[in-house]
Amino acid sequence: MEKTAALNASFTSYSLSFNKILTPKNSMAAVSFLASFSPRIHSLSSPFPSLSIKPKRPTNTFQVRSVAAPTEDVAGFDDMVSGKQRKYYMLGGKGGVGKTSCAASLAVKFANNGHHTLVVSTDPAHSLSDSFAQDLTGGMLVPVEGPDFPLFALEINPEKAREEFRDAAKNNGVTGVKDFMDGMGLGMLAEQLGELKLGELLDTPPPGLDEAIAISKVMQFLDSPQYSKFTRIVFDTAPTGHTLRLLSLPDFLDASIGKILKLREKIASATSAIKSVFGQEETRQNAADKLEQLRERMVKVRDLFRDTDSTEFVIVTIPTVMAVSESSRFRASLSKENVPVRRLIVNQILPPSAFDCKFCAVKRKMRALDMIRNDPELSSLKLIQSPLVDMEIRGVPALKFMGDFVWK
Ligand SMILES: Nc1ncnc2c1ncn2[C@@H]1O[C@H](COP(=O)(O)OP(=O)(O)OP(=O)(O)O)[C@@H](O)[C@H]1O
Repeated sequence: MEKTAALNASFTSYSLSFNKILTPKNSMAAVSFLASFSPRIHSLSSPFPSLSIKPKRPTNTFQVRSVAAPTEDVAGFDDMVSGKQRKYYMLGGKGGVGKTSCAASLAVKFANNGHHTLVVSTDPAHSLSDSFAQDLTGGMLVPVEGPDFPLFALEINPEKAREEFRDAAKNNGVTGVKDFMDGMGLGMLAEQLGELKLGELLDTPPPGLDEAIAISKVMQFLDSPQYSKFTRIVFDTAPTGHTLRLLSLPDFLDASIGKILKLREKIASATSAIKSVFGQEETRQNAADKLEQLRERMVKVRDLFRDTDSTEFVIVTIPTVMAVSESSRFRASLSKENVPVRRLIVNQILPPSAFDCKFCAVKRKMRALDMIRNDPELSSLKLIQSPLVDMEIRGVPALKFMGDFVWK
């Protein structure tokens, strides 16, 4: 209760600081700009109620145009929130563009609209705790205080996992690895890999362990009753490269497991007579069955990433040439993986001001939005423009504020 009061107080002080820098003249411009994103911001932010505030037509330097025809087919938040069937939203992009803020604000908005929501961070450098201004660390489900309906957070901690994995393998061999994996919620993988004695090979963690841990969590979402109540699952993903590895891992493992299975079959046909004499035939078959099960689960996760009915990847970027170029390449890679992408958030757009300094005027002239409109990978996405605000977006009230202008 006290904590919520403190959060509200901090948000109120934010609003004051946001309003403080505005004079009647430039506040008109800023509020009109925000109003062009959301009528709710319009009413929230007007520091001078006596002035009548109308959304202003966008200027030439900063055009808030609607995007090309195909994007207009993409529905808004009403569509994202409707239905109780589970949906997954993954938010990703270049480092520092505002992925966590956008993911956390979406999670808050889902929860406030009556969804049991889970927000998961697969970024090794987690910032969910910072974003919610609450301690959400620990690698397990933690309730988030503040939203109207239950919201839980989960920070998957691959860095710690990697260290523990190394220690477990060093100190206790296969049993240690198995215990460790059990502790990480990777029991199923441990069981399936353990009998193949892969643990012995894993004295150093394999490349891709971070992604494997994240994938194992996705498997839990699919199967475990503990997660069955969640109807919206929002992923705050790691910067681009890591996320692409995560998305391609199921395919990679599927292919590798397929190869292992084939190899095993060949060896088996050559040695089965001898093995059966020594009574090992059953174990071998058992292990092969389990590998096959693992493969099937990987296929399930892979299909989930590509399921247009339940999954959507939202790219977050900022209005700079470098960020837009990376987003374009990212979209191309996601298309190659057949991952559904419909929306592009351009975050931290400088709002108009009547008193531009030279620096702001130059910044505003950047041609990133035009680049997006002409980019073959990005122009077909629904463009969501999110203004740069004069505060750090921290805590549930601030995330709700952001969610109201980003998710409409
Ligand atoms: N629209 C905005 N206006 C003002 N500040 C913003 C906005 N969006 C994000 N920020 C701030 O930018 C910083 C980085 O945001 P965030 O942590 O969401 O980015 P990220 O892409 O998740 O970063 P990382 O890649 O490091 O995880 C934070 O301090 C956040 O409060």
